[in-house]
Amino acid sequence: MASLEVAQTRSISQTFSKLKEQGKVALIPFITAGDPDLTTTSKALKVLDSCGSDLIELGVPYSDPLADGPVIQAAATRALANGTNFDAVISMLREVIPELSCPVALFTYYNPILKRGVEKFMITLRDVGIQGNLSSSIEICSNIMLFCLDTSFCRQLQKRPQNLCIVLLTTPTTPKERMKDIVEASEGFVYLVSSIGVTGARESVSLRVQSLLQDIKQATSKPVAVGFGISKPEHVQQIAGWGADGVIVGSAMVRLLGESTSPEEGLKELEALTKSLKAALP
Ligand SMILES: O=P(O)(O)OC[C@@H](O)[C@@H](O)c1c[nH]c2ccccc12
Repeated sequence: MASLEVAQTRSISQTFSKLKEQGKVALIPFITAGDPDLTTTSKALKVLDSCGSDLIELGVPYSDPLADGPVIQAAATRALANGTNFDAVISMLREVIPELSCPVALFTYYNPILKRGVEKFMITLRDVGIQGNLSSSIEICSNIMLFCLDTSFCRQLQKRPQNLCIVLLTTPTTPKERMKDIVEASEGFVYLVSSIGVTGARESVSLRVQSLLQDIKQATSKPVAVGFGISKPEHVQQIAGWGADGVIVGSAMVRLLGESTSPEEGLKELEALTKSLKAALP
């Protein structure tokens, strides 16, 4: 059943080309699955979708999230403490994906993939209709190409289901040559990490993002989405003005869901933030 409905959902590439035609910039929220619980995650996915999100990045909670700052770490800890695991996330998605109009991309560290077995992991994702897989190793994100190119993971990826794309990340410290390899290999879009360090809302966006975007745009015609530290309408407006094709907002949303007085309150605040970010984008 899932695969039929999935055919109606746009792929990540299709989503970006449609937005480009319309002169729009993608709003890509990130939330952690299972925080405060999976029922709320499922409701949050629908809220994000109905407020105009173009793609939703859903994080699989992991016990040792090295690239994450305190907000997402705490969310993952709460999610694991209430029993959220990969299978439960997948069952929740099986139910909710047919009701969403935007694609969902799964973010996971490498360990949950390894634990399941790469091939089995990919097949599970295909069956549930997840479009992309923003995968991070336990190394810092800019090392992702290394682990993709050098390990059997990459060979296994060639056998992966056709609708599954692997989004790779480049950071301000990625050497230019390596950045070129990353953008060449990245699928769906290129994820530009805006600043050095871990995830977490920041006061302002690093001005370096503008030149980093230019460098990437010179190397590829693929869409580029910027993430890390982005939390306010002013931020997304600024980044859109620099020519990004998408903006990713994580910790600011995760905080609302995990730290509000009740799940209902959290969902309401999530709705308000998503609408304000959407309104700030072209
Ligand atoms: O939380 P921020 O600063 O808004 O950043 C986005 C981010 O949450 C999301 O893309 C993400 C969550 N965990 C990650 C780990 C690595 C790379 C990216 C991520």
